[in-house]
Amino acid sequence: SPDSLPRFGVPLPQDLPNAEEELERELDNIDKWGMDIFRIDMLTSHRPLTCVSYTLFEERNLLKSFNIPPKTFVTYMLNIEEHYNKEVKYHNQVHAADVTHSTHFLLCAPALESVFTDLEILAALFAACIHDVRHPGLNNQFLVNTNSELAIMYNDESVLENHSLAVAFKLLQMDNCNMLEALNKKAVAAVQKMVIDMVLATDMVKHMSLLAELKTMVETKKVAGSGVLLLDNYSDRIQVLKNLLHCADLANPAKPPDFCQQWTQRVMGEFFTQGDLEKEKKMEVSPMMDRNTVVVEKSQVGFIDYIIHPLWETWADLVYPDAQDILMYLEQNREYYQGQIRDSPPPETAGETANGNDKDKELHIDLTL
Ligand SMILES: COc1ccccc1COc1cc(C2=NN(C3CCCCCC3)C(=O)C2(C)C)ccc1OC
Ligand SMILES: [Zn+2]
Repeated sequence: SPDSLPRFGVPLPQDLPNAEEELERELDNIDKWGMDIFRIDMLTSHRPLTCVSYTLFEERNLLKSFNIPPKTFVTYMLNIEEHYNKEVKYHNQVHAADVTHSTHFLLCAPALESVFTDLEILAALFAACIHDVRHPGLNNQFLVNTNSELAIMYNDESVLENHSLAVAFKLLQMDNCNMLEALNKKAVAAVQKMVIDMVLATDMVKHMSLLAELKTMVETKKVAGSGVLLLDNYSDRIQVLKNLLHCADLANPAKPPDFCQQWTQRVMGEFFTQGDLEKEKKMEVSPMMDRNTVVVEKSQVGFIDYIIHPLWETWADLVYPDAQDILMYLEQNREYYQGQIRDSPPPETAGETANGNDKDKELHIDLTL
C-alpha cells in the first residue's frame, strides 16, 4: 500500500538501478566498525541518519519493545534529518549517522553485554541521532563572541548542545512525530533526562573532567563474574553512557584511514569557513581555523596525542579487550599524519626532538578546553 514504508525507511535514488541491493550490502556491515557511512549517504540520497537509525532500531527490536509505530519513527527521524544543515561541511546528517552507528558498535562490546536496559540503549541511540541537530557550522565560542541570539538564550553555557536538545524535543510534538508516545510518563522522563545528560556531555569544554572521571572509574572498575562491567547506580551508568557517546563523537581518527581522511577534509572545510567569517568580521581568528596558518597534519597529530588517544586508551581499558582494533586504527592514523608532516623529525630520542626542543612543546596546540 502507498503509505507502507520503504524497506530501509527512505526512498532510494531513481537514477541508481541497483541502489537497493547496494544499500543492503552496505547495511550488512552495520555491526562492523568499518561500515561505509559515506556510501550509505550517497545511496540514500543524503538521508543516512534515517536509514541507519531505522535499521538499528529494527535490528535491536526497539520499535516493538516500546510500541513505536515504524511510520512515526521514520517521520520523526526524517524531520530531524531535515533539521541538520546540509550546507555545513562536517556537523551535518552524515556526522549524526556516523556517531549513531559508532554508538551502536560501542554498545555491542562484550564487556557491556546485558549491562544496559533497552530503555538506556534507546536513549543512547536517540541522543546520538539528535546530538548536533541545527548545528550552524560555527562553534560555541564564536556564538558567544558575536553575542548571538542562541548564546543569549542559553547564557553562554553549552549553547549548541542546549539548542540541539531543545529542537529535538520540540520536534517530537509535531504531527505524527512523537515516537515516545507509547512510553509511560516515567519512562519518557527517564529517557529525556539521560538524553539531556549525554548530549550536554558532548560539549568539548567538558572533555577533561569527563576523561578524569572515566579514569577513576577504570581504576576502581567493578566486574561481574561473567566479566561484564558492574554498574549499580545511575551516576555510574550515565557516566559510561556519556563517555560512550563522547567516544563515538570523537571516533574519526580511530576509523579506517580513508574514512579518517574524509572526516579531516570535512572538518577543515567547516573550520576554515568559520575562520574566514571571523576574518571578515574583523574578529580575532581562532588559531585552529585560520586557513593561512593551520598545518592539517600537525593539527591531527596534536588532536590525537592530546585528546583522542588519552580518551580511547581509557575507554579501551574500561572494556578491555574489546576496543583493541579501534586503538590500532588510531595509532595507524597517527603514524600516517606524523609521516605527512614535511621535514618530519627523525625518530626522536627520549623526550627530545632533533633540534633539542622539548617534545611536548613541539606539538603545542592551545586547546580551548
Ligand atoms: C585540535 O584539532 C584540530 C584543530 C583544527 C583542525 C583539525 C583538528 C583535528 O581534527 C579534528 C578536530 C575535530 C574537533 N576539534 N574540536 C576542537 C577544536 C579546537 C581545539 C580544542 C578542542 C577540539 C572539536 O570540537 C571537534 C570535535 C569538532 C573533529 C574532527 C577532527 O578531525 C577529523
Ligand atoms: Zn558531534
